[in-house]
Amino acid sequence: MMTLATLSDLGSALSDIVDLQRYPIDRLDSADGQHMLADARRGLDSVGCCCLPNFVKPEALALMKAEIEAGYEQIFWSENSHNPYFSKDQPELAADHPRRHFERRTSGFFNADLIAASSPMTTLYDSELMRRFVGESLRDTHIYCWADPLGRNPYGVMKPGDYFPWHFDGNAYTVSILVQEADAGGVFEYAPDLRAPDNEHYPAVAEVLAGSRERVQQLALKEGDLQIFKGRYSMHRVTAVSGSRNRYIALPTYTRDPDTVNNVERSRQIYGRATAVHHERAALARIDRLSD
Ligand SMILES: O=C(O)CCC(=O)C(=O)O
Ligand SMILES: [Fe+2]
Repeated sequence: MMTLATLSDLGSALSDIVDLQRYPIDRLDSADGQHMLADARRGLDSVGCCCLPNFVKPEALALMKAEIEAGYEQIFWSENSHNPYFSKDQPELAADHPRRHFERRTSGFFNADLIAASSPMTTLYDSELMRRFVGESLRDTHIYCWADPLGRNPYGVMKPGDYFPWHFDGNAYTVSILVQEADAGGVFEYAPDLRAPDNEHYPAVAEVLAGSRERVQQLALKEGDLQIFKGRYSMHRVTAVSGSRNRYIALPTYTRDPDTVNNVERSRQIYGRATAVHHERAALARIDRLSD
């Protein structure tokens, strides 16, 4: 049985973490690699996300779970209410404007700056093969690992009863890997491409917030499954967790520019604090025209 300590001795190669037989991200140009990419692209094109079952090996999942549980006391728990943009209320807007739609989030984050160098999460996120695979799947090959020191590759943690409301992410693309499944609930729901880099599409956002299911997709992830989704453009949420088990998810993130980070307000709300980097880069121009 590998432990966090022995993992660093062994050196955690990507092949210890990813099922490279089934998912040849190290051979993207091969026939199998092209086939895998075509599947991923089909999912992203048709329903705005792709799911790769059993992408991460059980031993690596066990190490991720051990890492979360060993650092459990350091998780930042939020019980705040937020709107889909993690921005402050704007009383001058109509009461039914999406920016005035606040829901209570009860969930925790094991922030990226706590992830061990020996963690499979680090190996996966540092992997150039992984970045290339994600970019090729999205047909956006100029993507970067996120510069945000807290949000780049955190674990999300939800206890029974916790709920993560509708929101857009501060980064363009997120990969999620379910590390521990809830007994029930904890289902990922998303509305693909609800907004665009140059348009907030508030009326469509308002419809989903008002309960319309027309554009909403559900994804029932199993432990070890990997999904790729466009979190900055597809509004998403996680339904309430029930039963007795926590839900753990690994969240490696990617962006379309190498420098921007979460704004200070969002970083405080999600990760509990803003660092010097968040303050230094607050005025940095974003490459999209979105408000958050
Ligand atoms: O837990 C999930 O599946 C998604 C989490 C999420 O949307 C986020 O951390 O921004
Ligand atoms: Fe998100």
